[in-house]
Amino acid sequence: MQKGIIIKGISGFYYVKIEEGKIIECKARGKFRNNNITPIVGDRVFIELIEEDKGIIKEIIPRKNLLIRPLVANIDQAVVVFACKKPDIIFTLLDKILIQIESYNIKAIICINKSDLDDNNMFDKVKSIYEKAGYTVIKTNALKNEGIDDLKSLLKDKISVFAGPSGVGKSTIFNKIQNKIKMETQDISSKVKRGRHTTRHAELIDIDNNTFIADTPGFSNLDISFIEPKNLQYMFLEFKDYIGKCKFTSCMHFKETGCAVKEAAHNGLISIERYNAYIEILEEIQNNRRKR
Ligand SMILES: Nc1nc2c(ncn2[C@@H]2O[C@H](COP(=O)(O)OP(=O)(O)OP(=O)(O)O)[C@@H](O)[C@H]2O)c(=O)[nH]1
Ligand SMILES: [Zn+2]
Repeated sequence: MQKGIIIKGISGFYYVKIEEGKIIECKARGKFRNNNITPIVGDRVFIELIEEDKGIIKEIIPRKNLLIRPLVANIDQAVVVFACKKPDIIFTLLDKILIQIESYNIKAIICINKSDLDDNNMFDKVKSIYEKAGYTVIKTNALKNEGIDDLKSLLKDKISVFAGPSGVGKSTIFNKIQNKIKMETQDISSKVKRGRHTTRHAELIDIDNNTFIADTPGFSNLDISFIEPKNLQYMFLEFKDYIGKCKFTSCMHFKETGCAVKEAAHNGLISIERYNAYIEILEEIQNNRRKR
């Protein structure tokens, strides 16, 4: 038996990259279908070789997580890309993307692209808020290849997926970190015209032996209404040290007295921008629930 990872699936065939680096075309053993388990891209599997480059998937190692859009298992990390400008950073959007990623228990790193357009020091602003929250924040200029090596080193030995709004440069960055497939990069308007939201199967692109990136960005559906109001606090990583230290055990860190989170925000231990974002999103989730 050989251990590997499914990097692509096409009509019943799965392409498994085994540890020595070869790609083996596999069929799944019948038992999976009977048990309603279908192998998917990202699955770590054991295969039995039946020919030099053909095999059978015998076992799927339990998944650490499962992303639906794109359909990929075992994502380690999401690279959340925003641009200094064109389009401007919408902080609530960034927070909501991070919340979604946290809800999957996936690590997030923040990449601020278009550093050539940073006349308003947006990178420094993002860095000061989000590093304090525990995130790694890097800057890139994808057109000039600046910061791309830093990003590459953060991808090493992980399965990563890109996230972020349209037009920030995800495809451009993607094309700079690998040269196996070329993603279309265009201005926003012409992409929309083409109707690019047709669903397709995700594929993992291997950058080196144990480093993969999904070829389709994720976390673009910003509906976070699935999050219970009382769980929102856990999606703000920097609240962790204070949760449980409030006067009331059921504290939502909003209007309660004796709130350790609120106090930390007022003392600057938690950035006030993030605390305010928490309140804004909490109210939004609560209001949406009342309407239902
Ligand atoms: N000035 C500048 N422009 C950039 C940079 N990176 C990408 N662009 C441009 O930004 C535009 C959008 O880039 P894309 O890579 O297509 O953006 P995307 O995030 O993939 O967009 P969607 O596919 O719509 O999600 C293109 O015209 C790029 O050439 C950068 O670092 N600086
Ligand atoms: Zn509290």
